[in-house]
Amino acid sequence: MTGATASGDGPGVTVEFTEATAAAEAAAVAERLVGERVASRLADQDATLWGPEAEPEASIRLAWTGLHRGSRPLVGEIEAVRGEFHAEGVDRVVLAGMGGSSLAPEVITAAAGVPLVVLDTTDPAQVAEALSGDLSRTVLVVSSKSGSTVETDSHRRIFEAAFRANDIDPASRIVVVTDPGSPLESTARENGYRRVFLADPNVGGRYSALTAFGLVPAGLAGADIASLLAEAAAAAPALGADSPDNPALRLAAALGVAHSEGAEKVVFADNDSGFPGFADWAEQLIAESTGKEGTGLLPVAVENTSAPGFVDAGDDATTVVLGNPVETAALTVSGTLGGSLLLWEFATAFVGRLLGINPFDQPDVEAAKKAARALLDAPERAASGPEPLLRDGAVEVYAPGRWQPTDTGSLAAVVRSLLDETPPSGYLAVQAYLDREQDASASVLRPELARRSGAQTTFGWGPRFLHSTGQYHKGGHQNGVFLQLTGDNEQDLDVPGRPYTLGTLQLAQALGDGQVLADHGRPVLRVHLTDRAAGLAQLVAAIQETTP
Ligand SMILES: O=P(O)(O)OC[C@H]1O[C@H](O)[C@H](O)[C@@H](O)[C@@H]1O
Repeated sequence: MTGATASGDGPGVTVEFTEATAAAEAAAVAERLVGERVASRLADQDATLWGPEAEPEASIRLAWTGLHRGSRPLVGEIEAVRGEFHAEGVDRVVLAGMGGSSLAPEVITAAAGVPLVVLDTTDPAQVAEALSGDLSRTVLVVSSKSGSTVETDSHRRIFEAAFRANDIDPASRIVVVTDPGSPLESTARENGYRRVFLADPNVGGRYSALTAFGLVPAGLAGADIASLLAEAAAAAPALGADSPDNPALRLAAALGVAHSEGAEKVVFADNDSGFPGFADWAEQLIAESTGKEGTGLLPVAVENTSAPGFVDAGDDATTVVLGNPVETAALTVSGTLGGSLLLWEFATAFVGRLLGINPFDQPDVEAAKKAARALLDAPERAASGPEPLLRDGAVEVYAPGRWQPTDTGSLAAVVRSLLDETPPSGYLAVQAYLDREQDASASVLRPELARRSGAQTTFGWGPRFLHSTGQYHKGGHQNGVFLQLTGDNEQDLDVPGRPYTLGTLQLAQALGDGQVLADHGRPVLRVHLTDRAAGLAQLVAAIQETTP
């Protein structure tokens, strides 16, 4: 193990290399970045670091480098609101928020071991499950930077109606986090919602872990957000230092060098980091920040350090273990949670400079939203789709684009056709528009498929991933193949004040994104489960039939 950087009593974050050669190559790039004073310029919020085209956006996106100080006053405010709710017997926190508005609080609360119900789904059963909790003890945090995200707006409407139906004044139970002047702020003021936290608008969603977006839901749920900020504050000086020992420079240099040598994927495995699910947060940060203009780093979160994709990673991937080192990982990153959040934010911004892209926009996210909206405006188009290529037991198979499977004789043959389409150094993305709780077994598809395809394989719950890796799928290296999973809904939920149900929205999101991917020339296969449990079992069996 070489290249250990700052740790111990200092910043509390460490980046270590397993191979001396990789450490030396990265050190050379890090030295260059030190010469350009990139770290101190980022800490000072210098918007010129990514070139003139990125400057206008960067100039309104860099306040996150100082949040470990700037967010301190929030701690007391949040604690006071939590105290008020507790005095009223309200201690169950439900968070409605997509992407940057929920991924950080999810990891912060998981690390703290405090419950937080996260709604970042359009699956009717998953939302119904959250509604079935004790509403008399529930506060709903509605988080949206733009204030116009359709999933979050739908959750707000559904919960508002449910509170009312249970004789609870919805206004007294809704807390909003949004940017000043957003449509959500107006709605909150008009409806007299309990509390509105306005976040710093000069921080983008995926860099907002230490703004009100991360701190309000996590703090209301009972996480120690003061310590989190203190951890980040301890790490900040080292991350902003023009020094070859700067852990963020070392990490960025390692990933940048690897990318230049063809390792476009970053495979994450947790090994007792103390913050399970951290990779899901890092996934959005890395994929949305770098996956554009046909380049970028594709994050791949795997189950553990023995998982396929990690133990057998090829030249197209850098393996990163979070927590305790393992010899099979190229890099070990460990430290405090607050320090790690800031470390990856700094490192991602540095990678943006190395790759020559703007790490603060997400130019391809809107396309899927637009396609879903078009389907919602003409629901008959979604309902009267083409006949399936194959109907077999509890599954129906569709291929929405130009690419068509070569063999439609069986489910196993269709899946094999898709896997065969994966280009060398390409990847397979499994996108499950299902219930993260009740259909949790769908996640076994990732290792099963990775083992058989030999390609790096990602797994994302839809529509959650649309606000995360979805940018990379359309904007990054164009070598992905896509397996979408959709399912019949046994129950559906109306979205009050909207002409569609949650189930309609869910299907429109899957079909819309599938169409956009197909328009990019990517192979897309959709397996629709007419019975979710039976269909999933059938799919797993079909995958196991395909030869590795
Ligand atoms: O916070 P919101 O405005 O609701 O946005 C939630 C998410 O929406 C979009 O998809 C962006 O690509 C994400 O970066 C963002 O985190």
